[in-house]
Order: sequence, then C-alpha cells, then structure tokens
Amino acid sequence: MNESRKSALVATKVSKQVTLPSASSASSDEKYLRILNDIELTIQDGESIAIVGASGSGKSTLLGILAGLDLPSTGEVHFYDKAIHTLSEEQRAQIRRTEVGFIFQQFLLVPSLTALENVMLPAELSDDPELRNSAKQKAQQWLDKVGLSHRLEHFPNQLSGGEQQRVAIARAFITSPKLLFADEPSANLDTENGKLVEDLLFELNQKANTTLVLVTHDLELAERCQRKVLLTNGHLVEKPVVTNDDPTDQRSESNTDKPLDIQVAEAITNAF
Ligand SMILES: Nc1ncnc2c1ncn2[C@@H]1O[C@H](COP(=O)(O)OP(=O)(O)OP(=O)(O)O)[C@@H](O)[C@H]1O
Repeated sequence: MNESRKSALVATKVSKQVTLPSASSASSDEKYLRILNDIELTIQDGESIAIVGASGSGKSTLLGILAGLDLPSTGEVHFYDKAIHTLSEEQRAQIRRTEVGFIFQQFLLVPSLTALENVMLPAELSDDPELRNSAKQKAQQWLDKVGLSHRLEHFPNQLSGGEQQRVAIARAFITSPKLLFADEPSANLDTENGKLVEDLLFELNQKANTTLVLVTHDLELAERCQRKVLLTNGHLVEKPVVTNDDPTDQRSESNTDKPLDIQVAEAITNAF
C-alpha cells in the first residue's frame, strides 16, 4: 500500500515547432512557429490534472502529443513503460485503441450509428476477444451508467448536446482505458448540461481509477482536478500543492510574484 505510485505519463523536454506556409518574402525566422518549449511533466497513475492556458497557448497540441496522436519535434514522451515518441503511427494507434479514451468538445460521434453502436465501436475494434464478444452488453451497461438506457437506438442528431457528450463518455470508458484525455469536454454545452457532464466525468473517473488529463479554459472545472498546470508562451507552470502546514501559500515557482490562479485568469482573459 505504501508503494509510490507509478508514472502514467512522463514528458521530458518536449518541444513542438511547426512550419508555416511559405511566403517568399518571409525571413527564415518567420517560417517556423514554436508552440511548445521544453515541457517537463510527470503525471502519476490515477491522478487528475488540468492543463489550462489562453486560447492558442498550445493546450491541444500538448494533449495530442501526450496522447500519442502527434509527435514532439524534440523530447520524449513515456506512456507507462512505452517510449511513445519512438513508436510508429500504427503502434501508437494500437495504444490509443486499447489504453486511451478521448472526449472532445465536439463529441465526435459517428452520425450514422446509434448511441449503442457508437459506444460498442471501440470494443468491437479491440484486440481483446473477450471485450469484442461482450461489446453490446458492455455498451448497454455504460449507457445505463450515463443515464441513457432509454436512448440506445437513437442517432446522434436525435440527441441533445449533453446527451451526445454522455454517449461519448460511455464510449471513452468502454475499453477501461488507463488514461482518459478530455479536451474542453463541456465547452459546447449550456451551464446546466455542462455541469452534469463534468460531474459524470469525475464520478466515473474516480470509480474507474482512470488517470484524467483535462484541457480547459474553465478555471472552475480545472479546480476540480487534483493538479493544475498553466501553459504560457510555450512553457508549463505548475501550481504547487498547498500543504496543510502553509495553506496561504498559493504562489507558483515561476519567476513572477503573482499567484498562479491570477496568472491563469490573466492569460485566459488576455486572449480575448
Ligand atoms: N499544424 C499547425 N500549423 C500551424 N500552426 C499551428 C499548427 N498547429 C497548431 N498551430 C498553432 O499553434 C498554436 C497553439 O494551438 P493549439 O490548438 O494547441 O492551442 P490551444 O491552446 O489548444 O487553443 P484553443 O484554446 O483556442 O483551442 C495556435 O496559434 C495554432 O494556430
């Protein structure tokens, strides 16, 4: 019981640079955009962590790299004991299918499939024959858990936004992923439905003991995670854990004197 927790994800000196469309008049400096700079991040198994930052600060880029959807330009990403930056697209896809769940702000359900079929899909594509064989039963159970057992045969366009996101949550959990990535999961929902979806996400996450990596603009949502990190100018700043010994210490270890909450709020509001 006293064993230290395993690291679920470790990013070491991760940088991301993209080439901008060439403009003949552009100087060599203008042809590249550096989105992430020497990111260092260790996420422990079972943790929930929020990545916050202004629009365009690189949150989705970082999430894509951590989830193995994209590769860093330099640096390393370890997913448990696998060095995912060294793997081929097919090998990374295999990890994503079996060990990772995704929830996106646009829900991304397959429009031609019913709620039940959408949730079954990752199980049917799994390499695990047991999961494939029990896909329908498991999908029914997960749809029941998200309160949609009466909507199994409905297509996405027959469901409200909140209902669609609940289907997406059931779909993300059906493979019992070790890691769950959520990119602005409630951004497209009204306050009431957004809250329902967030409550459900945290409840299921805790029950399943999944590691949760959440990207959001929403500071209240970020506050619900055990850890919060801010992306600013391509760098990551972490809010230190406030201990009981010094509950007033809210200061970050960055080179600014402002508490991290204020930095986060400023970084986000400055973007609009
Ligand atoms: N392939 C690419 N080519 C050019 N620019 C890119 C590319 N990918 C990302 N960017 C730029 O990198 C920056 C970071 O993008 P990213 O989507 O990661 O930000 P974000 O913090 O998730 O933003 P938002 O909160 O608005 O979704 C943006 O300025 C974006 O335009």
